[in-house]
Amino acid sequence: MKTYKVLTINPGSTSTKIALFENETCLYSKNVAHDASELAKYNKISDQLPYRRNMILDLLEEADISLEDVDVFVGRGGGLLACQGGTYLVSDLMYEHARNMQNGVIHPASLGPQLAKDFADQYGKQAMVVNPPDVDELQDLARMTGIKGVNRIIHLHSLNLKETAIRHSKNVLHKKYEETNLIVCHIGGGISVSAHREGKMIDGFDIVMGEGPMAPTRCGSIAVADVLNYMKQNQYTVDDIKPLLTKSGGFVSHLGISDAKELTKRASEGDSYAKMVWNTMIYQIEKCIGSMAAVLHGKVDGILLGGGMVYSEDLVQQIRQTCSFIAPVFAYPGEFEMEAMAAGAIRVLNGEEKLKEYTGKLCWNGFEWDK
Ligand SMILES: Nc1ncnc2c1ncn2[C@@H]1O[C@H](COP(=O)(O)OP(=O)(O)O)[C@@H](O)[C@H]1O
Ligand SMILES: CCCC(=O)OP(=O)(O)O
Repeated sequence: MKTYKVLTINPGSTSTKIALFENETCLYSKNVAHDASELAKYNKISDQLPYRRNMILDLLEEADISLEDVDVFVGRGGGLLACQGGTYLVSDLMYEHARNMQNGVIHPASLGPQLAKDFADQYGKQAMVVNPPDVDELQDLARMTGIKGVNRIIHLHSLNLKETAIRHSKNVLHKKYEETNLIVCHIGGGISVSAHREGKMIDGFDIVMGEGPMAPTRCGSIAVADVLNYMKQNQYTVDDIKPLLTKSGGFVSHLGISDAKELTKRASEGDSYAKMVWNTMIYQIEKCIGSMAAVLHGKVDGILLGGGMVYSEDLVQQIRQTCSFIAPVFAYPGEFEMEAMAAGAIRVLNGEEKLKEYTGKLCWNGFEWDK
């Protein structure tokens, strides 16, 4: 089989991760944490592009890696209009949508397609994006809300959720992803809880719209009336409170920190507030898992937990105790995002999967009665 070299690029809110793969084998990886004051210098996310690009180039030079040898550049997606799952070519249109954050979500993941395409163009290669957070495979029943014309379009940690589900289906259930029903969670800075039915994410809790459990940086679901009262009491505008959805909610709102390791340390040292915040977040994750079990009509082959907080034995043990009545709980601490990006590109290069074209049109565009 032909071998391919794939450079994967994952820009996060506080870090940039890069990894070089030869087919499935990781030859090099680096995770650089950014100083908050460095990133704060940039007004807009896209203004960070030259800084992140130069940092990547410096790292690769240090490691004696030449970009000329790379066959394909893959970036974590973001900023895109809702699309189906799969591996996409970074076209000029996708580049523009990522740069403008066309879906209105302000998150550095949108730098992924831009960095990948800039490098690819320079070296005459292709740039790709695999299962961006904008993948939306909701079933129709999961779309409607109680306000006419307000329908759900979802954002999830699709890259890690799908790769975890694909691996678990293959290695543990000895089946294809398309033959299994799974509840898959990513429990990191943001938290995804999602229902996968036969290879499609048919429902879940949005990670950037204030749904689902509270997370280190996110407020999660709150009664609408409570939010309206909170705004009225404090004379806040929509723009004042929006950061609670993705930046300053959850642990940050309660304790001013986003690091779960620090929070659990405080809890273990007797800080009862920190302990309550931790246990409440876990309780809310469990409630969400329960509702995804109902979405799957109780036919669940497994509950899979991924993300950084899954390194916590206490979190896994609590969820296992509460949710094992639904299905066995499996822990996959950390994430497979870099591996997932490489694997997605390799599947296309090997001809196992078709490279998709980003249409720039929503893959779901409302109910007929809303038009
Ligand atoms: N042993 C642990 N116990 C509790 N939290 C942990 C542990 N190890 C890592 N974490 C937490 O995981 C979070 C980061 O998760 P990660 O999935 O890397 O985040 P992101 O979604 O931002 O990529 C941090 O809050 C970190 O403190
Ligand atoms: C575009 C949203 C992606 C996201 O929320 O990722 P993190 O939880 O890693 O910040």
